[in-house]
Amino acid sequence: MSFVRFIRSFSSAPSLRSAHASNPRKTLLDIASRYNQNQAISMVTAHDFITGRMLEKANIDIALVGDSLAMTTLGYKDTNELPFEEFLYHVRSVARGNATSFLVADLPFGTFERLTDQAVDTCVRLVKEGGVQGIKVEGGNPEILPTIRKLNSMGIPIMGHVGLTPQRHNSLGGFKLQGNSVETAAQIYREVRALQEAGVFAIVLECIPNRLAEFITANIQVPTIGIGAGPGVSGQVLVIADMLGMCDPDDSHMAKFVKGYDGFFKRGVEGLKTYKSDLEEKKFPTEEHGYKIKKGIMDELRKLNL
Ligand SMILES: Nc1nc(=O)c2c([nH]1)NC[C@@H]1CN(c3ccc(C(=O)N[C@@H](CCC(=O)O)C(=O)O)cc3)CN21
Ligand SMILES: CC(C)C(=O)C(=O)O
Repeated sequence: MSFVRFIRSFSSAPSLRSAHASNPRKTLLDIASRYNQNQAISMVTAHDFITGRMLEKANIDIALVGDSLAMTTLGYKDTNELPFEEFLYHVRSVARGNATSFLVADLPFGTFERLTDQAVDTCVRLVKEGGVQGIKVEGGNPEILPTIRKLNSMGIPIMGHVGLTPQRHNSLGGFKLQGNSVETAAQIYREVRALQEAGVFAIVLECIPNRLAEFITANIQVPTIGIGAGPGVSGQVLVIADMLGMCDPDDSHMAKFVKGYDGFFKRGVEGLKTYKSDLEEKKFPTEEHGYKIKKGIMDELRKLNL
């Protein structure tokens, strides 16, 4: 049975929840139920304990530990440079910070391309050591499909990702709009259909024309999660560092699809500048930022003639 049919067969059943957990972790059933009720699925990336916790506090449906953290938080020039051990370290920190979102991790470049055996080994580590519930795989070429089926058969929910697949940016000629010709649009559509058949529970559509994303969404039975794919999809994802303005605006180019919801970096620098001038002007610390000593101690101390 494909994952779609599995999800659909259960989506109206009550989900199994711990009696005492006030806010249990979201499951595939919660994602499927939002999809079936036409409610937007919210997905945001998280890259550490704090951002993981922020997503929990905001009740975000899916927390994606995306390999874009290589660029936004580790300073690598692309996602392909990211060592797996460093990625896993970040996945673990997000899992410690977030107990309620459905956690999905990327399969980073170089950790799955030898296909089934290698992908199984990597996914087992992400589930066992990283604590994730699902895994996202870039690309929908026929050669990846048996691997996706295998991972599904092991009980690991797989999310597809087509359109602009950043791990292939060197072949794609950069971070460019995809699917803007009949040939490439048809290619993306075929990949999506094949991924659905292989049992993915959702598909990220990145940087493709709005109308194509709408067409895909209307013609498949799994949720589409857009990033630069317009409003006609089942959910959205943004990179937290982009949407909250966490990176230095002087060296980070924002894609057109990003909406800025805050300016962490700018506000952080302002805070640091104020701190520095407070020190210079003796406005910080003041007496109330310190501790009182017990009565008499200083007198006794002086008597010791140290
Ligand atoms: N911080 C960050 N945010 C992301 O969304 C992201 C990453 N990093 N790293 C991995 C990939 C790279 N991504 C990107 C990066 C840039 C564009 C971009 O600037 N696109 C052009 C389109 C140009 C065109 O073909 O017309 C744009 O102007 O929006 C798109 C996706 C998405 N992913
Ligand atoms: C941009 C999202 C979808 C991603 O794959 C990432 O953060 O790596």
